[in-house]
Amino acid sequence: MQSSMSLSLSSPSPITRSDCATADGPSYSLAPRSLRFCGLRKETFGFKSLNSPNSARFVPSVKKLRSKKVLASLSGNGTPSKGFDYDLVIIGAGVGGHGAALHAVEKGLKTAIIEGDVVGGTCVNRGCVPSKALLAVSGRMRELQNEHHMKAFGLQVAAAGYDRQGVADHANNLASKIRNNLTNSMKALGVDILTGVGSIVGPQQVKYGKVGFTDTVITAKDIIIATGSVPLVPKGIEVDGKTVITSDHALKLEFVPQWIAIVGSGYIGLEFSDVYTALGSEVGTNMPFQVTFVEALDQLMPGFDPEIGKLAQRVLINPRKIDSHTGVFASKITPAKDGKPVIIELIDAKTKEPKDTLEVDAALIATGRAPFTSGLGLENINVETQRGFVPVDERMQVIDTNGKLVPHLYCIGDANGKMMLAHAASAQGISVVEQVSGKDHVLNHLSIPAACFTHPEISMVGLTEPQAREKAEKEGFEISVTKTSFKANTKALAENEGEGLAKLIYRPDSGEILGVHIFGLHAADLIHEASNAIALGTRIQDIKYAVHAHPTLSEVLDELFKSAKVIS
Ligand SMILES: Cc1cc2nc3c(=O)[nH]c(=O)nc-3n(C[C@H](O)[C@H](O)[C@H](O)COP(=O)(O)OP(=O)(O)OC[C@H]3O[C@@H](n4cnc5c(N)ncnc54)[C@H](O)[C@@H]3O)c2cc1C
Ligand SMILES: NC(=O)c1ccc[n+]([C@@H]2O[C@H](COP(=O)([O-])OP(=O)(O)OC[C@H]3O[C@@H](n4cnc5c(N)ncnc54)[C@H](O)[C@@H]3O)[C@@H](O)[C@H]2O)c1
Repeated sequence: MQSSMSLSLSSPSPITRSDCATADGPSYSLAPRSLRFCGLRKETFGFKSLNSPNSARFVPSVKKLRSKKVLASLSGNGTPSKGFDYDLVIIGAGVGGHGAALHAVEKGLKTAIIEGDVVGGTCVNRGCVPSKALLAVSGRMRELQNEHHMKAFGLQVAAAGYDRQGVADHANNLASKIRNNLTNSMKALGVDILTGVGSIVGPQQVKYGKVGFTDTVITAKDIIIATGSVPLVPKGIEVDGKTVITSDHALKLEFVPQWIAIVGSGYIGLEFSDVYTALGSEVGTNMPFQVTFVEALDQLMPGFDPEIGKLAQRVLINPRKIDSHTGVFASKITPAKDGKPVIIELIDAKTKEPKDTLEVDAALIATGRAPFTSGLGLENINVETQRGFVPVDERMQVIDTNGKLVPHLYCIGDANGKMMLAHAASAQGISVVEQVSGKDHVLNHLSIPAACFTHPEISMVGLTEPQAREKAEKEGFEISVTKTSFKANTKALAENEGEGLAKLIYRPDSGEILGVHIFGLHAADLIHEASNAIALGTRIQDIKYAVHAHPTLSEVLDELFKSAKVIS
């Protein structure tokens, strides 16, 4: 069934390693539509990590693996549906593709995953994983530097310092470890990991191949596109990877600038502001340190519930070495050169009139992400992207230019733009696998939580208050809002972390939870009680009788549900 064909013009352009900005990292060029792949890293794989905490989450239990087909796939010899090389082929081995692959094996599907760069994609190599390693360090630095906080515990700590390379190594080592775990978990289950750039040749047909080599064509009963995204760099901004950078560069922590402008105050901007303000100037330089936000909308953190945004401004922005310019676009950014600083030209977001010019040491561009879907051969199946995103229905099935569903073709994760989060990508992949193995499944995106890992953290699920009010008005129902504070929580006070708020937006007539927003210690972990309740359709009148251990932070949510007034 497998056949070979030579590289066609629709394949992403062949490149050599010398095209890469750095030899050791993934080699995405900064323009979203010209993402390229460099040579794949050689890795040796053991199978030990089946027992590792990370892979444990994804690996089905031995009991579940006992079906004949699944056992066959353990040895890499699963039996595909008649007439196909595979039951399922996934293009892209990021967290979305990985989640789908593991669930497919559990369902007994003969599965292959095609990866053109390194396994793990953005999240593992250039996103969630290294950024959380940096944030783990910034959290500790922040705490150790807070004399008042330490004194309140009766602790005395000598001046805290850090070794930049040591911090960078921590992030890099963690990414390698998780990447190996992901790779091993797929190998151990017999998923065929095919290396090369994949694209669609026709219905149920995919080709893949390393640049410069002949492509291989394979057939699959079902295909999932999971090709992810790259940093979005607005026109007029020149990224040199040194003084004007994206998160891809910033995560390597090659230097900590004295004064950095962060363009965009969404997730990436906010998390990096937490890192930079905690690390401050590098040890020994004794220079003043400053972060300057440049945000197009009229307020910082425009994506959050406004009340949570205000609290975040009071705690995460105002007391720190951060200033901001809001309602302005960075229309032109020129990297530092010949002793001149980075120059940022700002224009009014509404009138487009010139507003200001900033001179800083570095600029981090955190203005969103663009789907990576070029060169995928979508034209071969009559599909056109919309602003680069692959159009899909609520089951992630791809829609063609006539508005019809393309049989056996799905797109998950950042590439479809529904929700650019790692766990959303993975959940969409699992949902698709459920469908292709015969069980209808629609993922409720309103039950997917999100979190920003600042200190303290911010988390949310469902609608913000303005969104809920708009929906209520349209559909003709009432909403109520209730809040609890971390100040009354024993555990939070024991930790000297009483600054926090949980907010519940709900329907008083039915007890339906519409949205929950938390700002405070471990908010990212606390949100799951609410997101699971939304996913399972649990009403407030039921969840309020659930018992929480004392003293725990989860009692903040217990109080929250108990304080709601449901009529029925
Ligand atoms: C700095 C940063 C921090 C983040 N932190 C978080 C966080 O804390 N929590 C969270 O939930 N999300 C976070 N995200 C978002 C998260 O990383 C993404 O939502 C997630 O990685 C999307 O997964 P994906 O599988 O859709 O795509 P990706 O992870 O981008 O993976 C796509 C894969 O497909 C491969 N590929 C692309 N085209 C082809 C092709 N034609 N052939 C073969 N292979 C191909 C790529 O090489 C890549 O490996 C963060 C993102 C960034 C940038
Ligand atoms: N903890 C997490 O879950 C996490 C962390 C990092 C990233 N992510 C994901 O990665 C994606 C990208 O994150 P992000 O922070 O880059 O995007 P974002 O969409 O969260 O924020 C981008 C911000 O940049 C502003 N902006 C856009 N263009 C601008 C311009 N020219 N000048 C000034 N401001 C401008 C926007 O108004 C917005 O506030 C997000 O979708 C997010 O879901 C998630």
